[in-house]
Amino acid sequence: MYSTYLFEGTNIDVPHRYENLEYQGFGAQGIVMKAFDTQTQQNVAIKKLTRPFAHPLSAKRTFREFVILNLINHQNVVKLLNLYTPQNDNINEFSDVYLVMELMDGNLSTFSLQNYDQEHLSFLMYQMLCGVNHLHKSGIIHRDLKPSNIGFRANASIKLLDFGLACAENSASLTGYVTTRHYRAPEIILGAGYKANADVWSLGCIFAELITKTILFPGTNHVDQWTKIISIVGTPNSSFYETLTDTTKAYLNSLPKYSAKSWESLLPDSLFPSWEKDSELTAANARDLISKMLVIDPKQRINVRDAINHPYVKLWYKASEVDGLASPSYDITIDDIEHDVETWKRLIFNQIQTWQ
Ligand SMILES: CN(c1nccc(-c2cnc3ccccn23)n1)C1CCCCC1
Repeated sequence: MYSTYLFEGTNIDVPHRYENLEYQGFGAQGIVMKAFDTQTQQNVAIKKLTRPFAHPLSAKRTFREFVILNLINHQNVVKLLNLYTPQNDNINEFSDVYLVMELMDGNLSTFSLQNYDQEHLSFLMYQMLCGVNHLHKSGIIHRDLKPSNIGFRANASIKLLDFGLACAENSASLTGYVTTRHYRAPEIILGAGYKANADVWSLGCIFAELITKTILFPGTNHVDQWTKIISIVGTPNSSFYETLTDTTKAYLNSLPKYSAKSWESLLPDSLFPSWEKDSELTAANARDLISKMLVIDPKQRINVRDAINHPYVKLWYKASEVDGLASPSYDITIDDIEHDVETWKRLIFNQIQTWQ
């Protein structure tokens, strides 16, 4: 029934239909292999989840990823092709979960955008905005977008690879894998309320990084992350503080006050590939879009749908990609449900049975 391979000290069990396994990468959630699916005659990515229900939080994240992958159908979100466990006969032995997904050529953290041109950069941003827009239309807020969970193909197509559920807990403590917080919105770092445009902040950080090839806010911890943010975009005005607790407010007010740096100084024309003289894809338009995305106060920050209308990306607009039918709405209560591990395990096991 299953062939077993050993990669990076991990046993990978795959049904005989998948052949020629090759190691692809390792992420917070697990190890990813490339394989050839002899039934569909196509290459696929097989992701073995690391300890999928070791903690209630990782179990919730595993279940949430299945629910979302089953719901979402958009060309800028990776598709789930199959779901299996080698322990399919007995839930008491159930321990490993494998997701079979569309294969990408890599992700934005492995892909250095050497000799890309303005069209390529603008098209990448348009597709990221389309993928996130589709999640938002289905009631999903990612909260943890970063270069490593944005897949790309050599033909310049982009697909979101996973669905976040960022919360303070899922740092090194749970999975032994430090999840980077360099791309997290200020309201999430400060534990304040957040809305869908928390994801816009992350995309703005990724956008700047594609241009400068360095991390815009490389904070070493939450405090340093906030300090790096305000040293570049400037200390926010008082209206942002209204949403914070008194202790957070008092702490933030104790910090030195910074004025915003100019985006022209941070992202000079020299960093951008050249552009046609009458094109909209100018460094000035790119900077203008970034300046609307990297706004600390979410009430002042642009949302995804309006970002897609910005001159820097709107030239790619296709109604079917942006304003098409949303997937059935994600049941947001899943984000707030607390189950014990056994319950999550049963829910996940049942989800897998629907694929058999
Ligand atoms: C979260 N991750 C993930 N989720 C779903 C699908 C894929 C995927 C699809 N094709 C490829 C090709 C190379 C590497 C990853 N993939 N990757 C990755 C985990 C490893 C590190 C990069 C992200």
